[in-house]
Amino acid sequence: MAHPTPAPLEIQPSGPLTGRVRVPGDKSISHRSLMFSALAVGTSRVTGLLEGEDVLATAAALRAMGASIVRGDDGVWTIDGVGVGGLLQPANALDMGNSGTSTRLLMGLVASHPIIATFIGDASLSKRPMGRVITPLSQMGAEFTSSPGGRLPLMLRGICPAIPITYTLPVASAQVKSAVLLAGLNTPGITRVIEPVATRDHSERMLRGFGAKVTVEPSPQGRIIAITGEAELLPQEIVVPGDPSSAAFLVVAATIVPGSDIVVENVGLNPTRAGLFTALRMMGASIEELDRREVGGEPVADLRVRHAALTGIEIPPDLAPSMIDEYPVLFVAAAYASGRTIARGADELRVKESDRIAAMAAALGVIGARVEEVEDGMIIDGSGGDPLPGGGTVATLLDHRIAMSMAVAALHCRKTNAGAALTLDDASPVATSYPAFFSQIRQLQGDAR
Ligand SMILES: O=C(O)C1=C[C@@H](OP(=O)(O)O)[C@@H](O)[C@H](O)C1
Ligand SMILES: C=C(OP(=O)(O)O)C(=O)O
Repeated sequence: MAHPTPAPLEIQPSGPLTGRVRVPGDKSISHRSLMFSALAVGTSRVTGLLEGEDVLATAAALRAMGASIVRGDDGVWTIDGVGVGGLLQPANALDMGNSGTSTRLLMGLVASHPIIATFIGDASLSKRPMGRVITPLSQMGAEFTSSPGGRLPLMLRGICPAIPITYTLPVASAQVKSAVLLAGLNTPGITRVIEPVATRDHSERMLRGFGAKVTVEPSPQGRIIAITGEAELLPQEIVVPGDPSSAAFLVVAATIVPGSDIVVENVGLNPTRAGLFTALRMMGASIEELDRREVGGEPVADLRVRHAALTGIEIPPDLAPSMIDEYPVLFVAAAYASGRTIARGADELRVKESDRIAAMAAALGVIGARVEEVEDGMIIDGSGGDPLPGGGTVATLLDHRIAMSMAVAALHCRKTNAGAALTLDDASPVATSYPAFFSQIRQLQGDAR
């Protein structure tokens, strides 16, 4: 799971991108498919699961707690669940690798089971704040021994029965919301989360699909999400839609590289996830939705994206939760726009796999973009569509989205004497969420090596 040996990679400037690719399964939905199936009574099947390292960490942890999870030769995953309340004490520490979603959601599940689990992770995950889930789960009765500052490694002693709570989210976080709702699954009574700012709603949608009683009501304080505990989950056949967060890299790549015209198939367009496409269209991007349909209860379309000249804008801060993982690649788009882009209200970027504001400011600086880092975002003066100078080595900091964003930025850099537009100091983090990324880019370059 860890990447002890960095894998440096040179990226070359690119000619036009053309053709069609099918984006792999959504990471958030893949994690949840495995978790909810593992808690159902009976056999569920999942098609289109993202087979990235983060999701595989979730699968391994659920197996360690008693679920049977098997991948068929046809790529369909079969999960035999233990039933809500049926998770077993894992024999060893649960290795969460690089994955915040695995860690925080599984902490929620363990919190209301009478078991003890230790969570460990890589150097990036071990720096990320877990206090945001420790606080509500402690109110429900779980006990924690964590490393200083609420960090991993961390030991969690779950409790059964846990105490139902009403919890108002202090940060806009789908992971914290989901952790509390998942703890509520095995808690008598009704557990409520009040969400002042709407975040991705896959947990609510999917738990309902599995037969849990989940209600969502608007209120002056925000959305009130209530789950009735001691639920029985029914096994499902799940088709995972494509990941808009992965599609984002291809969409920006085709937008900035002159002459490009691509179709990205199977892109999930849940409104709580699609903020990047709204922002790019405001900047002048050409993104056409073809064959809008439903897959696995989520809106999906194929996106035709053609090269377009972008203009800098002020990114509406209220789009932030619906594009939180897409800011790094939005910064790349802005670096090639005409004029100034102001992206603020995105402080959460500082506690992702890396500090994504600092990491992208440094990386874009290396290739000659004009950027100013501010506390809650970035101000970027774009190149007006001209290639950026390129050159140099970019630090990816165990962060897949920094690696892929800078690989995209490289595609429209000037050809340097040395040949490469830039060097990623370590491309291996890409395997956490999008193992097919580089081969799909090559495919769009017309070179399916
Ligand atoms: O719930 C989820 O699946 C996720 C929620 C977001 O994290 P936060 O809840 O920390 O914002 C996002 O950044 C992450 O990639 C996936
Ligand atoms: C923040 C991310 O994931 P996680 O929190 O699961 O590590 C991400 O994929 O960009």
